[in-house]
Amino acid sequence: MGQTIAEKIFAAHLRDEPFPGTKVLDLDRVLCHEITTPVAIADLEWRGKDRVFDPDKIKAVIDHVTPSKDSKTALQAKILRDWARRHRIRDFFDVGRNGVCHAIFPEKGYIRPGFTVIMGDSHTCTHGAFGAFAAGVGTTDLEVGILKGVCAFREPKTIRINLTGELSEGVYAKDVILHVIGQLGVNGATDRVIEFHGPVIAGMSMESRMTLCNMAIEAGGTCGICEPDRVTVDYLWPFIKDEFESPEAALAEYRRWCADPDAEYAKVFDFDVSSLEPQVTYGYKPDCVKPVAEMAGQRVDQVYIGSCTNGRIEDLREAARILRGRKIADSVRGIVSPATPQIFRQALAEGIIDVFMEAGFCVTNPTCGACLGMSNGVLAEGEVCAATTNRNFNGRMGKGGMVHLMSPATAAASAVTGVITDARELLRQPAA
Ligand SMILES: CC(C)[C@H](C(=O)O)[C@@H](O)C(=O)O
Ligand code: SF4
Repeated sequence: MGQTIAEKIFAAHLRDEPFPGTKVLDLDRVLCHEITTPVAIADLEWRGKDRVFDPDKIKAVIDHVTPSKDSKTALQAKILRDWARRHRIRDFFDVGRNGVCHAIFPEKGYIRPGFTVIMGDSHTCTHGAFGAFAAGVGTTDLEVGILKGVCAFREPKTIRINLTGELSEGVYAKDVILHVIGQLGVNGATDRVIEFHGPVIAGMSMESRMTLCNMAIEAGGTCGICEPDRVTVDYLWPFIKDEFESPEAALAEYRRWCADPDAEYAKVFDFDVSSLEPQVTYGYKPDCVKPVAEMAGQRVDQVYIGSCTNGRIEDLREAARILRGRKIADSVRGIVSPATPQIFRQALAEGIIDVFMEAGFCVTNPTCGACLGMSNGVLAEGEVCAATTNRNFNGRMGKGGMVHLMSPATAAASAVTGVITDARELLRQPAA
């Protein structure tokens, strides 16, 4: 019988099967940030096990609140910083070089097809865009991962999503994933891996695939996975060129992680995206999704462009396309957080930062900050934010605040008008 991508990765990393269905896998990467790792570090120390399995396979970043905003966040950062130094974790990113974990780790070339990746963060599923099995874990699993380089998983079944048709102008990966979550529901993929297939994926950049996989968890998915292809290889080429003679050779090697044609799936969904409209969430769950037309005209007080979902260069480019030659509404605070220093510099080089500043946006350093309501744009009670992030939970960006999830283009258009707006309307009108 054929295998899914996750089944292949599980088979290749199997260390032990203590109970039927529970598999202990060798890990290729253990990723760390300053919110969840300090708890694991403190517990390992308390148990007299302050060790790491392999400092080269552990990557760490301070990203959620950075630079630190108070004594508590400064201490969390310090615990991670001291630990990374103590254990010679060379790939550690601190103030000035740090960015949002799920953007900076792929950008540095740390993720490869067929890898097993864990992190104490729910959006670890993002890394599945490379054909890896990447899952968010809790403190105990993180501790075991750090110490032993293994993690126990129940072998997940896979949901296959075939995306066909062609995305129309002004419709993006974010709209696709919001629509998919709307259809599956927030528990529709619980304990499942979501494999994304079809010509729509083949035509997507790695950035868009990361946006797609990033939100697999919002449907309950353990991981979202795309098959490695030439786009994957081209993205990784600067990091793998010493390993392979040619991109073709790399592709031939990575193709072994593609799903077999006769693989078995728990469920198969087909979505034709040709008629898909830009999507916007309402309410407090990511599956509360409507076409933008049904949300248009609703007031926004703040617009946030950033996060591990949509803080990458192509996101900033799409937002800048709308903002060029325009100003944001007086009633709106615009905040943009490029997800990594490299993205920030690229945006500077392309004049995108200028466009944002001319329009009236505040540009922050790379950080999660506003996304989870910890810094750089916390909402006051009753305020509404149009955000390119992945969670609209009640109070997510500030107690009593409301978040509407959308694409960077929709967010930029909404910043200009002060109400939720279909970006395609602005694209049709020439800017002043
Ligand atoms: C802080 C961290 C545990 C959390 C997560 O796991 O998702 C954060 O990244 C978030 O998005 O709320
Ligand atoms: S950007 Fe937001 S969703 Fe992503 S890791 Fe940071 S806090 Fe979590």
